[in-house]
Amino acid sequence: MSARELLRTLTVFGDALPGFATATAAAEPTDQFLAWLAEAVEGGVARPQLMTLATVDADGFPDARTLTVREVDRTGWWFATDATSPKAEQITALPRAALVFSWPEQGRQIRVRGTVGRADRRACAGDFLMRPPGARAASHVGRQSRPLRDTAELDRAFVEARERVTAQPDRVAEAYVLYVVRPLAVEFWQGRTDRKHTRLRYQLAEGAWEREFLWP
Ligand SMILES: Cc1cc2nc3c(=O)[nH]c(=O)nc-3n(C[C@H](O)[C@H](O)[C@H](O)COP(=O)(O)O)c2cc1C
Repeated sequence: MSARELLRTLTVFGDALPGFATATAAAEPTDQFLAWLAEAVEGGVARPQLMTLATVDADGFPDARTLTVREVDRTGWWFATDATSPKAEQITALPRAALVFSWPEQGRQIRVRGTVGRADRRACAGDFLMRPPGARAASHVGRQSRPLRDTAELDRAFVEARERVTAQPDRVAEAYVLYVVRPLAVEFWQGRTDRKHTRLRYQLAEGAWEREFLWP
């Protein structure tokens, strides 16, 4: 079977798509996100905490990667990463980003555009210390996205990191940082079997959220 034929055998959405009661949509997009997140968990969406983060490098080239959202509150969408990673360098140079959550089982997508802020040291430490030992060890290894010349080096770094977590369980990895994407625009996309998809976009205008529908 060719790739083209194989791709044609696949479905895009789940069988039973929920509706989108836009008349009762929340005034704040983070509240609307949390309502959809609860429905995603209840509806069995696989790993709804995963999102794509897009940032831009110094030449204006976009970069995108999967991340795990750690918290969502009125400030925005929080994630943790290595402060020396390429994404962190891009954010430091240009603190703007986009996020996408894709929940195809429910025909849903959420897109966020915004500015990026960084949590203070205390908040980063608090979040870090709540992580399981294996995750803490991985953060101690650091050097995310640097070229790896020898896998034995990685093995050694993990052994050292695990020993460090055992010996000093309260030690926080220096490069562990929490960032937040503070939304300027958030779009909720609800697929429909008749393809008259519903799109509701929130935009921040002079400190207040305005909403409008978009053509599908
Ligand atoms: C399912 C999944 C979840 C991930 N979650 C995170 C995360 O929460 N934080 C993180 O730094 N990288 C995470 N990654 C790895 C990133 O996708 C990426 O490889 C890494 O952060 C390096 O990105 P950068 O080189 O653009 O900085 C995850 C990858 C996958 C596949």
